Amino acid sequence: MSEKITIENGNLIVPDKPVIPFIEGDGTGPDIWNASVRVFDAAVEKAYGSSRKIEWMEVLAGEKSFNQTGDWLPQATLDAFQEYLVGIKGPLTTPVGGGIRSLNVALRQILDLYVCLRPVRWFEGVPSPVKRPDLTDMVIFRENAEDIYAGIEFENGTPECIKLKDLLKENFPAMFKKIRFPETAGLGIKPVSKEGTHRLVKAAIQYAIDNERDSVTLVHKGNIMKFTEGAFRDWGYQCAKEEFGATELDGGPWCSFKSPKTGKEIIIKDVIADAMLQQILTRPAEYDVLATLNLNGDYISDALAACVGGIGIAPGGNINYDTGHAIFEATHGTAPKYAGKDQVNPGSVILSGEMMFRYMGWTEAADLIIKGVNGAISNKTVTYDFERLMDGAKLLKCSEFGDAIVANMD
Ligand SMILES: NC(=O)C1=CN([C@@H]2O[C@H](COP(=O)(O)OP(=O)(O)OC[C@H]3O[C@@H](n4cnc5c(N)ncnc54)[C@H](OP(=O)(O)O)[C@@H]3O)[C@@H](O)[C@H]2O)C=CC1
Ligand SMILES: O=C(O)CCC(=O)C(=O)O
Ligand SMILES: [Mg+2]
Repeated sequence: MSEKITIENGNLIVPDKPVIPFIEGDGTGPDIWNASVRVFDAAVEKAYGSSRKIEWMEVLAGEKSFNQTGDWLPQATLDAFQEYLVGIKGPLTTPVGGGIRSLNVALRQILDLYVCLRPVRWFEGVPSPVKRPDLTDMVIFRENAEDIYAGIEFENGTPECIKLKDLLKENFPAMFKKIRFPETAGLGIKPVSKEGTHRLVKAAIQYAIDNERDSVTLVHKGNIMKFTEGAFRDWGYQCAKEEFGATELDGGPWCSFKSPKTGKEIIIKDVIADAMLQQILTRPAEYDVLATLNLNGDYISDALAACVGGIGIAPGGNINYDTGHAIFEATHGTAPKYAGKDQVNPGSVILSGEMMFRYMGWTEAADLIIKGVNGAISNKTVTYDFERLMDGAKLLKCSEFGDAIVANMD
């Protein structure tokens, strides 16, 4: 009988036949989902025989939903993710400029999935633009509910924007003068809170303890945006001290504490975001867990993914560690020019499923996915994105790459 995943005292209770809601996604979403679900079912079957099985439940969002229901993100979809706790999704399109706001961001905000967890590591044999991709092994904890990314914006010329400008002009004249072209400026608001920072940084440090990592780096642009990004840095260090007993190194602000798990020192440090984007190329071995604000984390995750072979194998999960709610999804988008061509790499969604299984405690199924991905890549049977950069590789379709992963699980 299929059942719900629940949470008790902070621990997930996962039945043998859990219902898992999924969104197929726009653009290349259907191609990728078809390849991925076969891999997920095969991994569960190979790991547990008939004793465990996922009961997949499709829920609608994006273009498919709009065409069928007239609603981009129906309440029934939100209710399903609320009720069943753990889900997975393909990418959803967001138009640039006007049009609907991001459905991906809406899901994260409505379910308060405050961590966007994006591990970035190299799989042996994957072609990369850098000389030593093996040195990159980082885990991004991107704040997922705040920042300019939340989309609190005022379009120039609207009554709301005029009202906000009037309010600034009246109450904060010095601030208002800093708007270079006030007649035509649109405005955006960048909220960054102590609570939002604290829960994100706490989750990142806890991850470093649990997974025996050496450091957590707070990434920010706090020299310029002092009370948002700078505060993120300060609150991050404060969290390390208050929650984990970290003490300052050489007068600070870097600090460290001994892992309660291993007794080894874990260092908390910080880097300014632009410098970080060059450090990931020049000194990747010095970085481990990264805690970032929302927009910085968005940029860094695509850039880091490129270092280890591209966005085709860049997984992720949006998680609330307090309620247990989680929706796993790739780092990449809908790649519309490849839609319906059965061509793109399904690896990011497949590895997002691997993260989901590990989150559920189904580690044997997760391990089989890693084994299958490693096998398919080392046999040089890969999709176009890897094949174009690999000598002697065999070009596979999206669906065939899924099959190759399954074949390499044995
Ligand atoms: N979480 C989500 O649902 C996300 C949604 N989006 C949305 O997706 C839409 C398209 O965004 P866009 O900026 O084009 O970014 P995309 O990530 O969709 O695509 C950019 C490029 O990345 C490469 N790529 C993407 N997916 C894959 C894959 N599975 N396998 C191999 N290569 C891949 C392709 O490169 P190449 O051309 O070199 O082959 C592609 O042209 C936008 O509406 C955006 O808002 C974007 C990011 C996340
Ligand atoms: O929501 C979108 O369309 C883009 C989101 C995105 O790029 C991301 O979360 O990495
Ligand atoms: Mg992105």
